Amino acid sequence: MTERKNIAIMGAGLVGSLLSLYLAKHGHKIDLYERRSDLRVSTIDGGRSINLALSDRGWRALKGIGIEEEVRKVAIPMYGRIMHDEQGKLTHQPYGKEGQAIYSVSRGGLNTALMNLSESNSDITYHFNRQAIDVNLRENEVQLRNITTGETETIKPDLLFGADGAYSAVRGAMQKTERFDYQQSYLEYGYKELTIPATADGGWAIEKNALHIWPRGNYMMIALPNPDGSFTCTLFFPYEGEHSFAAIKNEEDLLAFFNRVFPDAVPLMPELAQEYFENPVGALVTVKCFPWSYEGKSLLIGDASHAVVPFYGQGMNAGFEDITVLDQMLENFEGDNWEELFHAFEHRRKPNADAIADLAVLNFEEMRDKVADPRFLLRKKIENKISGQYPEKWIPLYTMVTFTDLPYSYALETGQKQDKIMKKVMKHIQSIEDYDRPEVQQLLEKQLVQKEKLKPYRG
Ligand SMILES: Cc1cc2nc3c(=O)[nH]c(=O)nc-3n(C[C@H](O)[C@H](O)[C@H](O)COP(=O)(O)OP(=O)(O)OC[C@H]3O[C@@H](n4cnc5c(N)ncnc54)[C@H](O)[C@@H]3O)c2cc1C
Ligand SMILES: NC(=O)C1=CN([C@@H]2O[C@H](COP(=O)(O)OP(=O)(O)OC[C@H]3O[C@@H](n4cnc5c(N)ncnc54)[C@H](OP(=O)(O)O)[C@@H]3O)[C@@H](O)[C@H]2O)C=CC1
Ligand SMILES: Nc1ccccc1C(=O)C[C@H](N)C(=O)O
Repeated sequence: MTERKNIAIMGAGLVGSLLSLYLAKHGHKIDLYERRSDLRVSTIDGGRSINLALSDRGWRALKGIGIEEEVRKVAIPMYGRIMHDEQGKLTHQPYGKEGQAIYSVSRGGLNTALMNLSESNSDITYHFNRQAIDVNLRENEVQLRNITTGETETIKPDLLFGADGAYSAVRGAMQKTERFDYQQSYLEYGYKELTIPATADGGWAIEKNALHIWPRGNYMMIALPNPDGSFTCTLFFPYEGEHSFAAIKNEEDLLAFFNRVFPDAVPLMPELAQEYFENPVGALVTVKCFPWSYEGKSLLIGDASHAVVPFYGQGMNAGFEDITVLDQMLENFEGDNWEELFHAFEHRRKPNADAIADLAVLNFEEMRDKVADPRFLLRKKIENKISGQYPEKWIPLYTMVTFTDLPYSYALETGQKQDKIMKKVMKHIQSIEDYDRPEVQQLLEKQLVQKEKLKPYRG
């Protein structure tokens, strides 16, 4: 049994709130410090990431604290992508096998559910309107500013967790320590959230159980369903250039552009102009850093250690998986060597965090461009056939990432090998019927059986 610690978590977002429950389960006392006010009693800023896609890695972590069923009741399954072309014509692409889905959940709703569950635990205390403004890693002291009163206080926990998101203050302090690797890169794209409201009878104006994409080559709009019948749309758009945020200066520009490129969506967006000019443009950043801990006293987790662009719908899921992995390590943890534990954790998670960061960037190109190409959709169908014929050897990349707990690094590596084989296969394919041609079957037999190009994951 390990000694009970006083733990401070910076940031009561999705990861911080869930982490508190897991750490309390292991017998520790937790204080959470959150810069924002309590979202359960205040309205949060509009125009920012309203809903999220939750998938298997996230569900696993929610299940571990018994909240899975409650969240499932309000989660909307999205079984596949629906692409909208410039004439409003629709194409479907399933995410996985029949019944497999990613789930649209409300960010605020999920955070509220986690907060309600953790606040009823006498070992967990929330402190809102407290911003970490200075972190002394050596002394493990954090200076907090009370946003309401302007006063400052200093805390000195036994252990400090930085769950304070992509622009983490705890990570900021680590950046000033010796041999800390840090890399950030911004896309030349930003995002803006818009809305398709519910229909007059409270229903969904477009297919409810899908993630909608308007792929336009260099940019795209997507829409995820909400329980109230609305959709949250996100426009991913270059900052500069011919088609860009900079090029849309007024309502006339906006409507001319949207009517031309998203003609089926515009009639469903009555507040388009108002929302477009009121809602902020968010930046899209990847942050990679290492190490994630300092002298066994502090540890970064979630976006604070690995912010990824949102295109795989995996940022939160990856953060939740961090917690699952930490929980497994704590199950076998004896004694008091937190430095060793944190080292083991960061070494195990870092390759996977790097992999999902790269996969997320690649998925942007797929979503904004490739999904509009009939050859790409044919290739996906052929891949499903291969996976059906060789289920032990071939799990599609999207399935590995979304519907399994295989390491992201294994998924990325295997996906690259699959890509090479698919390129060879597709040279012989003009239609789905070609799959049964002898040259295709021989090629697969050679690559998958004789040469064993794809190795199963062996831990
Ligand atoms: C447009 C968009 C869409 C996304 N869609 C998905 C998706 O579909 N699926 C998915 O899995 N992920 C998605 N993500 C990623 C997901 O939002 C993040 O990975 C997730 O929120 C990370 O959780 P976190 O708790 O680590 O950080 P956050 O959610 O950012 O929480 C950090 C908390 O720390 C607080 N904080 C920050 N600084 C301080 C400070 N100095 N002192 C005290 N508190 C502080 C913040 O107020 C915040 O509450 C998306 C992201 C974006 C931008
Ligand atoms: N990987 C990515 O591309 C992105 C990831 N996210 C993640 O999504 C989650 C929730 O997003 P959301 O609540 O909308 O967060 P926000 O985008 O509202 O950011 C939260 C706060 O971070 C600070 N911030 C924003 N941009 C910067 C910047 N460029 N440099 C320094 N600080 C900045 C701002 O604080 P202040 O007001 O004090 O300046 C802002 O209020 C977070 O996990 C965030 O980590 C969010 C956006 C992009
Ligand atoms: N949640 C998101 C937010 C922004 C951009 C994409 C997503 C996705 O989930 C995409 C989905 N995984 C897809 O591949 O179709």
